[in-house]
Amino acid sequence: MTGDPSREIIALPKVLLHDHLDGGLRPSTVIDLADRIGYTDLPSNDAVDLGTWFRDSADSGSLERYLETFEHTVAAMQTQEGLRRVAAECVQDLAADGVVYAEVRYAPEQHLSGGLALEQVVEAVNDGFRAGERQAAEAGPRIVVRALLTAMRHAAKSTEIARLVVQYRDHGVAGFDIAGAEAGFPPTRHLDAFEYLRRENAHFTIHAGEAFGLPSIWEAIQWCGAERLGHGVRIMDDFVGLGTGDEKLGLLAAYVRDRRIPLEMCPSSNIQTGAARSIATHPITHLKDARFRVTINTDNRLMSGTSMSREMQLLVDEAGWTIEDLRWATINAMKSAFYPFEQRLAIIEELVKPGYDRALEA
Ligand SMILES: O=c1[nH]cnc2c1ncn2[C@H]1C[C@H](O)[C@@H](CO)O1
Ligand SMILES: [Zn+2]
Repeated sequence: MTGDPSREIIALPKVLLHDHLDGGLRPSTVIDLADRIGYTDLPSNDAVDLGTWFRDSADSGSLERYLETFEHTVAAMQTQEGLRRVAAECVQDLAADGVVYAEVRYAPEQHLSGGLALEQVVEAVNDGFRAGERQAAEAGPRIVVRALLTAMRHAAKSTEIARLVVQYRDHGVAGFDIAGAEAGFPPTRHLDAFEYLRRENAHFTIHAGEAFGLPSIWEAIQWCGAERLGHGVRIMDDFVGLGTGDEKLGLLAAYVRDRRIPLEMCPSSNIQTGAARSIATHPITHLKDARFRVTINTDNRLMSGTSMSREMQLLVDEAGWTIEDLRWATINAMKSAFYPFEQRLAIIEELVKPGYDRALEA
């Protein structure tokens, strides 16, 4: 399984809704930033070796062990200068991969150990995103990047982070998320934050149905009011008679499909954490065929050694996806973005559709 993307796939316009800033650093930047702040615990100081180390260590089959690798990237992201650089490089890397719109998430509470305040973290990342957008526009097509602020589900900062989302809603922050180990940390632990966000007409997604099953998805949607699901792969547990030729949706799966709740699916990441067995058998294809609102995402480009183009190429090579399928998933993603309606339409009409038309005519 290489997934080396073709030039045709790289050229396609892409929309990315689920990408972690602290899961997408260039290995050389991790090394450089660690050196600047005197962090000496990196497993390697060689960029190629370090990239391999992240991929191999994240390949454990367990979400908890997968998450341990973030210790090193988060350690390197504790200064405003470092955060700005990581954010700017993130935008450049996404733009070079054909991404035209991205929502990139991170947990501000994880970047305070160098003495920064939450606001300083958000402003540094925003500055980096704006700089990255400018640099990318000089080199090629326009890219828009918005931040999602994540609260860690095992911690107790979600209300504070939710307030930050509202404070920065007109300054580059599009919404809220919770992430981290799922088992033992149900979304309802953070109900106050979600209720506050709903009263404020703010947007949020929830990581749910990745390492834990239907109860997590049900709480995320029916108790907390999630607009989108991070992963959501375990919705498959609510398919009755799967593979018998007489398949039916349970009540929750039917609700997710009927309400067009977007699924932020991340195929390679799910294989690493044990949420799926292979690209060929990943639920994303079954869910696409059943017309759920499926989107394709990277999750953590560093830990999975991946990109949007690579995820798309893998689906084409190993799960029979066509360019039309990729177009459909891309439009699904743009329709589901936490971005104003008219601007979503403009990106679909001006960038996504013409880009796919070019590819389909070629
Ligand atoms: O796939 C994931 N599931 C749950 N939590 C995750 C995943 N990928 C990254 N995270 C965590 C680790 C990061 O430090 C945090 C914020 O980006 O979010
Ligand atoms: Zn994630």
